[in-house]
Amino acid sequence: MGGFCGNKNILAPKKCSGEARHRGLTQNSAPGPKGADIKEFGDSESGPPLIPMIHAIEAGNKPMVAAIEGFALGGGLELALGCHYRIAHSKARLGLPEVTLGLLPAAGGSQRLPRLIGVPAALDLIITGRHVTAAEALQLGIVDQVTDHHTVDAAVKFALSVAGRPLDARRISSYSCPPVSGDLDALFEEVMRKVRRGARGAIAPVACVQAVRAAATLPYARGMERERELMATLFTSGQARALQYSFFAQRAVSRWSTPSGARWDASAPKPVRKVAVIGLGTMGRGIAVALAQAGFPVVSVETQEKQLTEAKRAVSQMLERGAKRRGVAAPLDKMSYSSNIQAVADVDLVIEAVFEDMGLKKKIFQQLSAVCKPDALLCTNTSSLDVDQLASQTRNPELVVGMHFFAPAHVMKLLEVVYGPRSSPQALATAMQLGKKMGKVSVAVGNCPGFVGNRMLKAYVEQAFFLLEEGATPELVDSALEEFGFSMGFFKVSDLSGLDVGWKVRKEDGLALPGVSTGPSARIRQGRRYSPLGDLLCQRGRFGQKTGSGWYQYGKPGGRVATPDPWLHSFLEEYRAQHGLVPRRIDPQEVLERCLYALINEGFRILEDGIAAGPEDIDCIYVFGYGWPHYRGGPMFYAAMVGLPKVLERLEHYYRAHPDVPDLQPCSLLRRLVASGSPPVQKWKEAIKKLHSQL
Ligand SMILES: CCCCCCC/C=C/C(=O)SCCNC(=O)CCNC(=O)[C@H](O)C(C)(C)COP(=O)(O)OP(=O)(O)OC[C@H]1O[C@@H](n2cnc3c(N)ncnc32)[C@H](O)[C@@H]1OP(=O)(O)O
Repeated sequence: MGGFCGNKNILAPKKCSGEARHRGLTQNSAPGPKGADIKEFGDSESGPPLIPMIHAIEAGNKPMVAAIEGFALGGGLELALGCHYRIAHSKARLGLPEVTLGLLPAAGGSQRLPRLIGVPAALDLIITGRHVTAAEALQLGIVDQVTDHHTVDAAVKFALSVAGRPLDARRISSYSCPPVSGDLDALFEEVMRKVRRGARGAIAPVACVQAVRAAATLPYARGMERERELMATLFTSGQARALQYSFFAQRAVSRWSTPSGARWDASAPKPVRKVAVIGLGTMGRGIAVALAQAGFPVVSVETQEKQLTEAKRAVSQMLERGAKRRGVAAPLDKMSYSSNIQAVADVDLVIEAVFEDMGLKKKIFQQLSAVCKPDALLCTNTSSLDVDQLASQTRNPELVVGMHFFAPAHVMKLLEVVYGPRSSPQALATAMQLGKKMGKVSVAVGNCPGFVGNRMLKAYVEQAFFLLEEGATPELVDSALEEFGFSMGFFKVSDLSGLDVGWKVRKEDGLALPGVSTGPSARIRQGRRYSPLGDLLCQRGRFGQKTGSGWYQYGKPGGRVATPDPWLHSFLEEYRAQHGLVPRRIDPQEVLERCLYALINEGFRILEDGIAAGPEDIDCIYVFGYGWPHYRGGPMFYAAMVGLPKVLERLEHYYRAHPDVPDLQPCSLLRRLVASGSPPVQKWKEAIKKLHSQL
């Protein structure tokens, strides 16, 4: 009779002894259902050595059948690939997600999977780290059978049915990769080109391609050596540490708490059966689509008939495109539309998404308060306005929270859930849960101008403008930021989203004033340094891509390819001359330090003010909403990696050089963390609590 390898998820021998080290790498304990315990990465060795164990299983003389239930991820799937047969429950999910943790499948996964299912399919799974269903795994040839019944019983039965059959043809390590159609080298070169472009500095996807190439071109033993070498580089990299931190950060933010003591585990969300969206501009459409895709019936209200007609068509198209991509039916039946606000009378939750005008929003909140059920949650998608002021327009201010989505709202993963001083813990819990059901990374944040993301961004944007005044060009600033890992530098993003957006905000804030483009007051506003450069471009009708020019030129209105603009360069020269600014050579390191450390400094202020509960919250906001490179963990993790003393020293240096820029003045929390020995980022929450209690 054959042996089998399975338990609730994958059964494997519990204990195994032997040499655990591989040239400086430590091996993790035998992987459980979800693969290795990520917390153990980086620790000293523990548990049985996985690779020899998998080899022993594969080399065995009895048929080994993996019975897979639940998740078989990472080392879990690698163990199953060492078995001679694999049987999965229909609800099982399989995958090699190591790349998402900055690693590669280094227990033979990168060598066995391509041998089993072919290079293109293996590349897809290993580079993306995506999970597949049992049905897809069967179709790909990863598993031999799928069962709806008791998986272990099915595996035993299967083992009995194959007992006595020769096993040589079942040992995947002895296979050659199935031939690919076309030229193998060309295939790898093309894949590598695409991966490098998409990775934007991430090293794990590149190493994954290299490992699979080794599987396709080298004998198994040499492929394993290559796998191990590549893993050695990744395992100790800062990128792996950042991605593993981010894995836990995403989970930590769902356990929200507020300074008033409200907590995720003490606040039950209200049931939400039907939702309304008010306003069908770009944001409203995206939010409605995201809600319908998450299975919620949505009533969308738009009072302007023309906009309503256009929006209906656009929303249907978005739903159909999304459904096509995911291979499901478009949830068109979830959507209903109205031009009358009375249509929201029976919903459990409303998301207001009209444009950023406090007067208009106040009026809508008054109407909603009169029309909606008394216990309906009233949410605003404002990106900057005071949630508390809106709450004060309603009968039940405790039922008002901000739900700040990011454009495009049906694509972007981030949701800032903004609680005001009067929001009830239940309202916050309900909005957080709704975000989760919509597939968002929901982060609870306090109410302050710009909340967390935009408040920090302001400091970064200001530095980018100042750098232009001092001698940089948009190209220089953008290339430094892109080199760092942002998909687009600030000036390109600004051209894409429209310079008029920031101009409008600055006008409302009393910063962009007409007629003060010259003279000493031009560069000082509200007692601090101010750069009117963005306002000056807007005054000339340069709003970015939509007008064909902004910080770059685009050939025509709506053009998408940014090219350096000689007019802009002359304009900057004239501007500097006019204001007596002597341009100097600015290097990319200064760009990064000024823009990123100013942003990080504001992050510390936010922690100090209790607007974000911990560094994980800020980091998730930046990774999922602002294009911060995932493999750098987020701004606060990055600060910890750079070293808090260094961040402090550079801020002090720049503040000395620019005493009229308060954003560069190191915040007291940063100073105190440095003084208390710069604890690792995972310990900041405790340190902050202690520091707060000492105040
Ligand atoms: C020579 C070198 C030899 C190299 C040997 C290589 C060894 C093998 C390497 C690997 O296996 S790498 C792959 C590691 N596994 C993963 O990446 C899977 C991670 N987990 C998930 O993606 C999800 O958790 C899930 C399995 C899809 C389940 O999602 P679900 O939403 O249902 O639950 P979560 O909230 O995500 O998780 C619940 C709880 O469990 C914790 N957790 C999950 N997976 C792990 C893990 N692999 N290690 C440690 N902890 C894990 C998660 O943090 C949650 O806990 P709390 O944060 O809520 O306390």
